[in-house]
Amino acid sequence: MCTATNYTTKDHYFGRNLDLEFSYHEEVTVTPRNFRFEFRKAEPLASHHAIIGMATIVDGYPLYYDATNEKGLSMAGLNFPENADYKPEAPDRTNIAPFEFIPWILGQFETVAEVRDALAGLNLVKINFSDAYPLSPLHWIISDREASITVESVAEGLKVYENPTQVLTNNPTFDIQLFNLNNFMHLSTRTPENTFSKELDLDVYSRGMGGIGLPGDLSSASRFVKAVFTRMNSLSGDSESESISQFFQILGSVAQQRGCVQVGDKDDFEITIYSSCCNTDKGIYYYTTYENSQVTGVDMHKEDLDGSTLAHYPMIKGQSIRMEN
Ligand SMILES: C[C@H](CCC(=O)NCCS(=O)(=O)O)[C@H]1CC[C@H]2[C@@H]3[C@H](O)C[C@@H]4C[C@H](O)CC[C@]4(C)[C@H]3C[C@H](O)[C@]12C
Repeated sequence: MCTATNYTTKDHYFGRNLDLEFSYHEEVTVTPRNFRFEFRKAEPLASHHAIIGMATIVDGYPLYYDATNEKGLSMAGLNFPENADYKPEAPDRTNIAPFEFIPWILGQFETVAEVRDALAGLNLVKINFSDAYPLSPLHWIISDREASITVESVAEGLKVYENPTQVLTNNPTFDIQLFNLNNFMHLSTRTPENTFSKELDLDVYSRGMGGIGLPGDLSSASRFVKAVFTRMNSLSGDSESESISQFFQILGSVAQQRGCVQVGDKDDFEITIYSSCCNTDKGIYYYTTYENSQVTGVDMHKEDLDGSTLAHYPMIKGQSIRMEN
């Protein structure tokens, strides 16, 4: 399972938890403007916006998981099993394979409003990258500073939802995730009053009781409610340190600890492999990993963005401990 979110202070921040039981050797990857993006069924992009994000590079092609372009538009793919339904090629539409979706969007557009228009003519076509990298069942969040949308290719067609929560997790479909929030409208960050019964002398014996009922388990429906509650009530100063710390705290509220979510009937357990937080105004991609809680950053503007070759940085995964004596 995974969770993606947004947060705005002085700058805007976008990122995600990648929760999985194994890694595809993903790296922080910068695609410069003149890297040629070929598409299986659409026109290539010989030059485009520069992109920074997390990707597995296969045969020189960046298979992005989440990324931001130099204009501040961001996008992440999250697991959407049994719901994602990709289509045969449609002659009257722009046919984009799921693994091409992030480069095609971030290469060309600057705002969610532009993306909304472009999606009207888009078909997510059922083409895999290769036999070794088959189709992934995904849905996507696309965000700028002002707005987010969720894109789901399902049996009925391509659905584009406004996403006022600016959060995405996994199943069920996004309309149901949003509807489910109605069940939690009573939650509050404030100290509750006794509306239960005047005849009972009920006591506020602890802080945080306004949030009793907020889900704490790691299912995707529960993580959605928890992450939305945490994000919508988040407060911080607007310095870079305060902003990214708050961002990682939001993601931390739905992180997965090894041992808590078993996968299949094996002894495999899902963990939060990495958490990312991109300053979308400055093009700096920060991350932590399961064992490395020190924040590491890669600044796209330190790369040759007019070049044509990918820059990539393997994640630093080991813990770095600063001893004080
Ligand atoms: C599985 C990842 C999403 C995280 C998540 O939701 N995990 C939950 C798994 S489960 O429901 O609990 O089983 C997704 C996010 C991005 C995906 C990757 C990216 O789409 C890039 C390529 C795309 C290729 O088609 C497949 C390999 C791949 C490298 C993908 C593998 C996998 O599907 C990733 C890593």
